[in-house]
Amino acid sequence: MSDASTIITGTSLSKTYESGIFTRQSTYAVRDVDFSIQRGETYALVGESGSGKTTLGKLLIMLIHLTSGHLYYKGTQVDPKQKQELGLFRKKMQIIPQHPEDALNPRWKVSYSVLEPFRIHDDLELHGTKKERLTELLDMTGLNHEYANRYPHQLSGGELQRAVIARTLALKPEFIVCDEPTSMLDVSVQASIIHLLQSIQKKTHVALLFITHDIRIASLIGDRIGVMYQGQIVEEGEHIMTKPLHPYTRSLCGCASPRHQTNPKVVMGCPFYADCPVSEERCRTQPPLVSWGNRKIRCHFPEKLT
Ligand SMILES: Nc1ncnc2c1ncn2[C@@H]1O[C@H](COP(=O)(O)OP(=O)(O)OP(=O)(O)O)[C@@H](O)[C@H]1O
Repeated sequence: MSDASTIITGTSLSKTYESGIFTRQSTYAVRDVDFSIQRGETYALVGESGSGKTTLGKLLIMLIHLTSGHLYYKGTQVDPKQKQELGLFRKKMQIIPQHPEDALNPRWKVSYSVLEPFRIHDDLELHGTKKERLTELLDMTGLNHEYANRYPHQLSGGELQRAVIARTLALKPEFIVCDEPTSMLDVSVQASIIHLLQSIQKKTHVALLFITHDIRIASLIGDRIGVMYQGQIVEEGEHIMTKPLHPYTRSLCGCASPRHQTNPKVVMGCPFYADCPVSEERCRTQPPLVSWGNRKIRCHFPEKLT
């Protein structure tokens, strides 16, 4: 199922949300996604708002429950009913959220927040004192030591995101979901946070899932890029943005005319059936994600797209 360097593998991952008081409605946030990530790899996940990126990220670290599918950590299936195993799994998985200001308790000093994981997981063996670990984490994230005594409102957006990253690193994670960690920051600060994550990855070999709307950032930092649309990965591979094949990836890259909007709840077959230049009757059924050249693509007729 996976080689020794694979950290996380997900097969046929799906998440459905139920809503409505009088009539129940199901929204497929994530549909039948296969995913894997290696130690030290950056996987950039790109897609428009509502395509299911955050939901997939949360499923991969078991922050929310799967509706169906299976999740494996280093080749062993993660069973959410096994509380002890789940606890161990969660120590190794972290998330950096989009809004750093919501991630830290406004009443706590930065030092107290950064060291919070050691209070939650009090069984952890800490090498050195908490003060030493705090200093190490502040150094790793380029935060001035004096900021440890400040409250979140006394930090800038970029400094706040560094403090959040410091807390994320406290338990030495093996996989971090970075959920648009730069989208709320000034353009000038965005690059420094991306460089910080890259330098941390170089030192620690942590695997990163980098969620973004921005295809330029995805192309810049992703060892692999996955394009998500209506809960599914429609194209995946290295350097796919230089020669996008799937009609949706092509529209994201601006090399195809905009498509019609479709309702995710009523899509039965390929969501691009109406707009795709190569569609046929078979496209009214759900296409599989197939390996094609240097990538995977969700299409019945990938040969026609090249
Ligand atoms: N808790 C929830 N209850 C009901 N529906 C939800 C819930 N969370 C997400 N959804 C729905 O699931 C779909 C995917 O949402 P998700 O947040 O994963 O998308 P996204 O690609 O991360 O969007 P964005 O880029 O705007 O953050 C959307 O249609 C959303 O409305």
